[in-house]
Amino acid sequence: MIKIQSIFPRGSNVTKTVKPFLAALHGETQARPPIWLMRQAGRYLEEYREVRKNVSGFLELCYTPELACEVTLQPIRRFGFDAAIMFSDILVLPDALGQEVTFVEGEGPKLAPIRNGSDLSKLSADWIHQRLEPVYEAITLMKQRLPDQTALIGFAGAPWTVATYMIEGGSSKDFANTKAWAFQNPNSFQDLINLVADATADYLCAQVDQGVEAVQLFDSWAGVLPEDAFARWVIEPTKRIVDRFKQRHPDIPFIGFPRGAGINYPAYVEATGVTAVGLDTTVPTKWAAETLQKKLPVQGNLDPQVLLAGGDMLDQSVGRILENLQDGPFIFNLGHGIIKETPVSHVERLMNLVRGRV
Ligand SMILES: Cc1c2[nH]c(c1CCC(=O)O)Cc1[nH]c(c(CCC(=O)O)c1C)Cc1[nH]c(c(CCC(=O)O)c1C)Cc1[nH]c(c(C)c1CCC(=O)O)C2
Repeated sequence: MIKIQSIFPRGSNVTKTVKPFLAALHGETQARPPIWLMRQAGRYLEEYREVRKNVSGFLELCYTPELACEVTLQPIRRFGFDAAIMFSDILVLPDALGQEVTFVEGEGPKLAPIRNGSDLSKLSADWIHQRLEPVYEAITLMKQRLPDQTALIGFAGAPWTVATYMIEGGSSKDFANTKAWAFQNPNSFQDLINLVADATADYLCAQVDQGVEAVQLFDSWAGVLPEDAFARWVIEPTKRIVDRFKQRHPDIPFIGFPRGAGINYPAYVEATGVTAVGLDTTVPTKWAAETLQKKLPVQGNLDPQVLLAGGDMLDQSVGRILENLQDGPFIFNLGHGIIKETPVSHVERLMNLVRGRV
C-alpha cells in the first residue's frame, strides 16, 4: 500500500500529488473515480484518422515511436482522462515471436496461422526485445510528454486470447482450430501457451522498465471456455505471468481483464493474484461490489453501445454504475473497447457525468 497524503486538484502548486488512477489501484476510495476508456485512442477521433491515413499500415503506426506517442496523447488532450494507455496492439507479440502479422483495412488482423508443434517450433522468444524496441522508445516519449497527473498504462494480450489469433489466423467466431488443438493435444498446446506467457511477462516487465506505471492483461476471449479449460488456459497462464511479473515489480499494479468470465470472476481473482480486475459489460455492478470489490479494486463497465447511443440511457447507466461501485476502490471504464462511430460529444457527456459537472 502506498501512503496517500492527499489528492490535490489539477493546477495545484503543491508538488507531491498522487495520480488518482494509481491511488484507486492502491485501494483508495475517492469522491470521484478516475476514468479512462479501453481503445480511447482510435478511429472515433478525427485526429487519429488524420495520423492513420498517412501511414501505410497499422503496425507501422505501432512501431513509429513519434506517431504512437502522438495518438496516445490525443485522447488525453481532448478529454483529460486520468490514464493514457500506450498505443500498440496485443498482436505485436506474435509478430515479435516471428509470426507474420498484417492488418487489412476493413478486415482486421491477418496472421499466417500456426496449427501444430512443427509450426510452433519456428517461433522464438529470443529476439522479442529487439523487435519491440520501438514500443519501448514510444513509452519513453509518452512519459516525457504526458501531464503530471496522468498515469501511463502498459498492456499485453493474455496467452489464451493471443493464441486464438495465432491459430485461427485472425478474428474468429467459434475458435474451432484453437479448441481442437487444446482439446486434442493439450501438451503441445501447453508449449504454445507457455511460450506466449513467459514472453508476455518479460514484455510487461520491460514496459515497466521504460516507465509504465500499471499494466493490463486483455483476455478478450476468456468467456468461451468450459470450466476445466478456463482453469487451465485462462487462470493458470495468467497466474504464471502475474507471479513472474511480481517477482520483478512487486509494487506495480496489475489489472486482469477476463472478458466474459461471468461466474468465474471470483475464481480468477482469487487464483491469479491480480491487483485489480476489469469488469465486462455483462457483470452486474451490485454483485461486483459485494463479491469482488471487497477484495480488490474494480474497473468498468459501461456498455460501449450505451456510450454510442447517448441520451437518457447513457445518463442512467452511468448513474447506476457510480451508485453501485463508487463507495469502494473503483476506476470508471467501458466494459469493452469504444466503438468507432461513437460521437465525441457522448464521451464529453460521460466525462461530465463521472466528474460531477452536471
Ligand atoms: C483483441 C484485441 C486486439 N487488440 C487489442 C485487443 C484486446 C481488447 C479487445 O478485445 O478489443 C487491444 C488494443 N488494440 C489497440 C489498443 C491501443 C490502445 C487503446 O486502447 O487506445 C489496445 C489496448 C489499438 C488498435 N488495434 C486495432 C485498431 C484499429 C486499426 C486501425 O486504426 O486501422 C486500433 C486503434 C486493430 C485490431 N487489433 C485487434 C483486432 C481484432 C483489431 C481489428 C478490429 C478493429 O479494427 O477494431 C486485436
